[in-house]
Amino acid sequence: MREKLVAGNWKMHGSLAENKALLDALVPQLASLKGASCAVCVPYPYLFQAQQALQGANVAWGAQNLSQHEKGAFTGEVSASMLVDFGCKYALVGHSERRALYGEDDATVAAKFVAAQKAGLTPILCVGETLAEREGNITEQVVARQLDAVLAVAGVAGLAKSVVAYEPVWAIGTGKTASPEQAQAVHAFIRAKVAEASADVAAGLVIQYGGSVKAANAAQLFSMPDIDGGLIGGAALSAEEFVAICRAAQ
Ligand SMILES: O=C[C@H](O)COP(=O)(O)O
Repeated sequence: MREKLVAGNWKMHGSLAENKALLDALVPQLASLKGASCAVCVPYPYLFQAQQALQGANVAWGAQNLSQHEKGAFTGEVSASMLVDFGCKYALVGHSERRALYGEDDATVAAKFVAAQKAGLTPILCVGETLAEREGNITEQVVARQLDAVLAVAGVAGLAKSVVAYEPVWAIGTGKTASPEQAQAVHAFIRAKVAEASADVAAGLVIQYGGSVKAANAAQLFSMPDIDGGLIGGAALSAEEFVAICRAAQ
């Protein structure tokens, strides 16, 4: 039985004071969360703050990106082992904003996935199509290509130790959530695709949905058979919203 995972992606938001208020609210309210897990993926400079605030709490933490390189002359980059130093459990890889705004191609995303796993992190691999790709009826092709790039270097055994987040780009930050049926169809496609390599890995793979998830629509989305929680952007910045979304995953 898969346990649902709700992860907040704070993106480039927050300050020491704002984070403190948010984390101080999350810790007690999520202490009783059962049958589901939760995490927050915070900006790099706040990893130490997250580590201090969340140590021993029922909320894991992670980063939003990492370098594909282990160490070296890569100015401005952050390695997987540095994230481990700060107690991270998760690292997002291939978020659509990284792909679209920072030119991360499938091969780079796959290399980051491997680097994260090599250091002991659980990568959350983000996949999803743009509006033009959906309208061009190539959603499955795009998602398959993004998955294949990772399968090619990490194998299905690598995928077994990861989380996949399906995030249709047109639903991110737009208020346009995919309908539960639209999301379910792609989640089922992803699981079937992984099942071609291993039925066991496919059955155990946590596949989150991301894109304008809110307290008001979370329960419906999470009730679909292949939707195993969510990757939450905007709503993760509100303790009330994020806690309600986590509870909807129970
Ligand atoms: O990583 C999170 C997603 O990009 C979703 O963001 P959103 O909930 O603000 O639409």
